[in-house]
Parts: sequence; structure tokens; C-alpha cells
Amino acid sequence: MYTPLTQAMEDCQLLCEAARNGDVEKIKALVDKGVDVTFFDSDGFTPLMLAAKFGRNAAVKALLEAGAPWNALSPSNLSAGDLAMEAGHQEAFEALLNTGIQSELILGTIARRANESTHCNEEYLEDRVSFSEDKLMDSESKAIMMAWERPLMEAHAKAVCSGSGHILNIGFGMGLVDAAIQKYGPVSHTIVEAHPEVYEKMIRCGWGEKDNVKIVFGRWQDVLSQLETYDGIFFDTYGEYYEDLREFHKHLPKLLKPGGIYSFFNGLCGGNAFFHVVYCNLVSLELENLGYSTQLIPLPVKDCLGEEVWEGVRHKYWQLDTYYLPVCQSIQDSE
Ligand SMILES: C[S@@+](CC[C@H](N)C(=O)[O-])C[C@H]1O[C@@H](n2cnc3c(N)ncnc32)[C@H](O)[C@@H]1O
Repeated sequence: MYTPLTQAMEDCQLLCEAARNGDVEKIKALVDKGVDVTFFDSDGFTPLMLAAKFGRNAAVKALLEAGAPWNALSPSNLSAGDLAMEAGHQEAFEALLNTGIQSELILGTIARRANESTHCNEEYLEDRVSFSEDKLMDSESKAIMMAWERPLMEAHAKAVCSGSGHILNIGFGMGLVDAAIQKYGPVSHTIVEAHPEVYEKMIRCGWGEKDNVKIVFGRWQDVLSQLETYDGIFFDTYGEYYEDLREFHKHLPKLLKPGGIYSFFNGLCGGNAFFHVVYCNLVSLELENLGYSTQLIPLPVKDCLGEEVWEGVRHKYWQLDTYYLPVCQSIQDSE
């Protein structure tokens, strides 16, 4: 029996075919008819993914204009942007990137207006953590910090200590970045840590006895009045969201000295290459609006990240081959 459902399915298949062939007229006609642009074909691809994969630039734009979701994922966790990026279709990639940035900007604004961003990582801070040689875990076996990040932390320390002087680090974790910062002999080294067990471990390990170290126990949000101004600042917390990072950035003008360097752990959307690019662009744009330039330094991480690294870890928070280390400074200073 031929039902309206069969007709709808056929129309969706036609939309996928038109997207794959870059037939913009057909796409527009089907969209005008009300065909579902969010449809997934039997391989798990949306029309937008097919247009992106085959470099059908005009079709990508027409589908985006029709409201096709830029962030839908295929069964192998690839978005339309990943498919365009992998195949080297620059124009399609840029259209998808712009849509991604715009939509995340708008989403952020809506969330802030609705006051949904007033969450806090209270649950994590009240929960137990466990320490081992190569990782620090929360009670749900999610990794808070892992030893494979050591080279990244050393690179972050090098960046924020380039002018030595007074250094601030938010989030101690395994102390990897702090150990690296100490090697640069800063005049002062302030560490903000909010988890009681991590704080106790810092004390047990003698961090409180170092001449140039000042430990501030508490959430950075709650201890801002105890902070001064710094030549280098590094930010790497856990259980927080992009909104918290964004909130911290608003305090940079008060915390960072003229000529100072700021950096943060850039784990934004570390499970998907295209989403990561979207967020690298978004954070750079938002920092620029605050008066800071961002340089993203590529560091290969593939070699230090074998599958065995993730054994016993519930969430693989980083799956990309390259880490982009942000180095931010006041635009006035960099001119
Ligand atoms: C990813 S670890 C930091 C790792 C560190 N960069 C290193 O080199 O080992 C995050 C740390 O931030 C702490 N933290 C989480 N939320 C915080 C907050 N709001 N203020 C200060 N510290 C926080 C966590 O308890 C944890 O120790």
C-alpha cells in the first residue's frame, strides 16, 4: 500500500540524491514542499553531509539556509564539516564553519539570557577523587587529569612563563603544569585549587612550603578578591563548561598585567575535529572582543596517545591528532 509515509520517505531519498549531485533547484523545490532536511539515510548520512562530502558548495549553502543541522553526526561520529574538511572542500567547510560559529554564539546568548549558565561543579567538588601514577580520576572513573598531557603542560608552562615574574595557575590536578612552572623560577607562583582532596595532596607533597608558592583554596569564582595581577596565567579546571571559561576571560583585564601571557587547556570539543575547529574560532573571536589576540600553536599528540592510555577511563576526552595550544595576549601589546 502506498501511504503518505512512503511518499515522505521517497521525498527524503530524493533530497539526499539532489544533495549528493549538487542539484540546488531540486533541493529548493523539495525544501519548499516541506521535505525533512534532518533526515538520515540508511547509511546514517543527512543531505547536508552528502553535499559536504561531495563538495557541492551551493547545495551545502542551500541546505544550511533551509535549516539543515550543521552539527548532526554520522554513525562514525563525523559531521558535515568533518566530511568537507577530510575531502578538502574548502568552500563547503567555510560555510559550515561560519554557521557553526554563528549558531554557537546565538546559543550562548540564549543560554545566558535564560540564566542556564549559573550551574557549578559542586557535585564533583564534593565527591571523592583517586590518584594513581598516571591519572587523577573522579568517582565515576572519568579522568580529571592524565599523565599523557605532560608535554602539553610543559608547553603551556613555557608559554605563560616567557616573561617569568608572577604566575597564576587555576586548577592543580596532578601538578604537571605547576612542576613545569617551578622550573622557570617565577618570582611568585599562585595556585588556585577547589577540590579538598587535591588540596590536601598538594599540602602533603610540600607545595605549601615552597618559598615562591601561594596556594589559594577555593573555586576561582569565589577567590577572585584574593588574586592580584600576573605576568602569566594558565587556566585548566574540571567539571566546568565553556561558559565558565568565557566567564573567566571577562576577568583577564583585571588579572593579566600589560605584556602578560594567558593560556588555557584547549580541550574544547576534543572528541570531534570539526567541532574543535568551531570552538577554537569561537573562543578566539570572544577573546578578540575582550581585546586579546590568540595564537594557536599546533602540537602533535598522536604518538603519546595509544589506546592503552585510556584503559579503565570512562570518557575518552581527547581523540584528535593535534593539540592547538592557545597563546593569548592583549592586542595592544601584540601590535
Ligand atoms: C584538569 S585538572 C588540572 C590539571 C593541571 N593543569 C595539571 O597540570 O596537572 C583540573 C583541576 O581543577 C580543579 N578545579 C575544578 N574546578 C575548579 C574551580 N572552579 N576553581 C579552581 N579549581 C578547580 C580540579 O579539582 C582539578 O584539580
